[in-house]
Amino acid sequence: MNDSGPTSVPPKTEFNKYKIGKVKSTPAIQRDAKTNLTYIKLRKRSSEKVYGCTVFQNHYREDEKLGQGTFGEVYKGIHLETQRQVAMKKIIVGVEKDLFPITAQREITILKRLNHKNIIKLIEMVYDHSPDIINAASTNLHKSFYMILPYMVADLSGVLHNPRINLETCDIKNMMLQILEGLNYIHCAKFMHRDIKTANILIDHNGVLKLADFGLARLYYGCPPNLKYPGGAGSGAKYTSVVVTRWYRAPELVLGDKHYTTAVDIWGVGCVFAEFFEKKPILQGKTDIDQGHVIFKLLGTPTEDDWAMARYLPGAELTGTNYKPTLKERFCKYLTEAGLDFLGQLLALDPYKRLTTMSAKLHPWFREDPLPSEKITLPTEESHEADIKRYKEEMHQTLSQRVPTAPRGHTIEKSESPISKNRGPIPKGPKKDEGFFLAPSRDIVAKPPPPKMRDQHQNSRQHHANNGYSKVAISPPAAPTGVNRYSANNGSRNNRFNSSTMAPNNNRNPVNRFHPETNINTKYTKVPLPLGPQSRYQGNSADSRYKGSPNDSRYRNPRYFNKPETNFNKPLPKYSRQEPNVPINRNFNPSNGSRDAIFDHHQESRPPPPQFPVSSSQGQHQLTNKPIEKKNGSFMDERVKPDEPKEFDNSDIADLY
Ligand SMILES: Nc1ncnc2c1ncn2[C@@H]1O[C@H](COP(=O)(O)OP(=O)(O)OP(=O)(O)O)[C@@H](O)[C@H]1O
Repeated sequence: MNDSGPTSVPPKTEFNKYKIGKVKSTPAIQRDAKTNLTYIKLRKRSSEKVYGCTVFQNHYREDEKLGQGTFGEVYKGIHLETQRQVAMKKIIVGVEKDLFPITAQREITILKRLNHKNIIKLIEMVYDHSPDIINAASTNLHKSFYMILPYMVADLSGVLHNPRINLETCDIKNMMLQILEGLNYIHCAKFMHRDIKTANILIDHNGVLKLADFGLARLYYGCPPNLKYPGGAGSGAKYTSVVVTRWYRAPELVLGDKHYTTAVDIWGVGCVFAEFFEKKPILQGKTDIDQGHVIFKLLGTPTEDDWAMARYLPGAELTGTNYKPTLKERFCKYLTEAGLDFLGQLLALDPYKRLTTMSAKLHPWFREDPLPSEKITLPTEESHEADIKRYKEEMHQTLSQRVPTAPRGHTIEKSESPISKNRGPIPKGPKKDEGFFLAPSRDIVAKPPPPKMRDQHQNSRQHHANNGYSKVAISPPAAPTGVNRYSANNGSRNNRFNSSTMAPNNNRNPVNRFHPETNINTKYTKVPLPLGPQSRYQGNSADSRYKGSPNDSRYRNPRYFNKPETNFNKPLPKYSRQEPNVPINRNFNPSNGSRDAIFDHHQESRPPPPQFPVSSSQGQHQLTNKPIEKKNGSFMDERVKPDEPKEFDNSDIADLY
């Protein structure tokens, strides 16, 4: 039979493989002479083109700086086509090495996978480069990528430090629920955030809180959290313990535990919760070891009953201290019994005794009066982390202007402080028709401070970049003696205190929407937020630790037991989903590294028991301020954000209060 006959089927070639679908031109298939393997030669990409990214030029404009991060800066910007305000997180990539920071890569990957009201959204990635980058002879040239995020009018650290903002308990409850909602979503999606702090909680003009900065987040191993089990999820693997900004770092991380869980995020939430009241980070350790002392000074040195695992951790030496708990003393002036109990359980030293996001949302504190407000309405100017230094200056200014106390038998007429003067409503701006709408800018402010104060605080944002929170210290330029280093006319964001600039009076103006009729004394309609199951992991509240039964160990405490039913101790409403009533077993067995074979759902994946040094000679704390290890110039180390050798200046924030 002739092979070339009309009936013969042409033999399948590799080339044919590509003639499917809508592929218009097929790439030429080459064969490697050495290996005899086939391959396709792709056309070389034009050096300006980055696939999947919009180009910066003609699409975006970069405005002022909002914050300083570890690997880049955050700017406010405008999307030119829509005139929408955006935040742009800049990632600088050196041309020479062409390396993209792994934290940024992680953050982008994770943000693309998350979609929740209380999580910041990644709008798109944008690419920018120096104009003559193609013929780059100089190594100073760089290209930048921008993460484009929706612009948020405030972050929680800015709000808490702003002397013109006063949060009521119902607002704090609302905010806490939003934080827990966002974090619950992250944990159920099997991520740990690992950098929960007030500066990473953003607030939009509608009073919606969004968790941001996923540069340290990572996928965890093991089952997602479940209401039935105390403690967090993710203990199935070893992770780096040098995570989380120091002041918000959980005790197990401080003691060097590598098998930690999502409970590290709950500790951060506890620190944030307490910060609502003290208006400054509550645990300001000066070094990693000092952080352990500061924690134990607040919560007491843990006994074996409190936290059995602690003595097996590398930093176990710290458990040799003898501090008494001071939490209740310190916070009883702000919180009720239920509130103190909530704080105590968020800040439980043993991560397995700490609340989870699910159980925290069900805590009775949220059901006692005042109930969570339905919506946050803040009388606010834009408040970001970078503003804290300015607030501090304002506060000092106010204090120095205070009227001296009157001698006995005399009275001094009180003049209004410049800060309290600013607590008025946001002035109504020109009507919409009076000018075409431009995205509201920073020039819009609730009410400008008096000119005298304004002059004294014409400070550049750049100078404020480090305020004790960020990990990269940028010292302000030295000022000649007697000269205010924050001089005027520096083009900083303080130009928003231009009293002639009014907020456009329309509902597209975030300032107006953020607080329509601004008055800090606004009464809120107190409507309870739904606390029922919202995800498939939430289960039946009857299994929760708050089921209210007198047999429940929590309620054997005479403080709760045999009390008439109140908001605090009344049982939660029953939800439809039934789950078996599994008893909570807290008997941790350090000898096998597990808590209990029956109850530990991470048992199978949990690695062998830790062999940590415990003697005082061996048990040296292994946490050091090691710099990021660069492999081939790229940030390959798992410890993506080690502590920079930075001096945290406590007085920076603390001496304000
Ligand atoms: N979408 C946004 N809108 C407004 N401001 C923002 C936005 N994103 C970030 N910021 C501001 O920039 C600051 C730093 O942002 P972010 O934490 O994401 O950067 P980072 O590089 O990860 O910083 P760090 O290393 O200190 O955690 C925030 O505290 C906030 O004030």
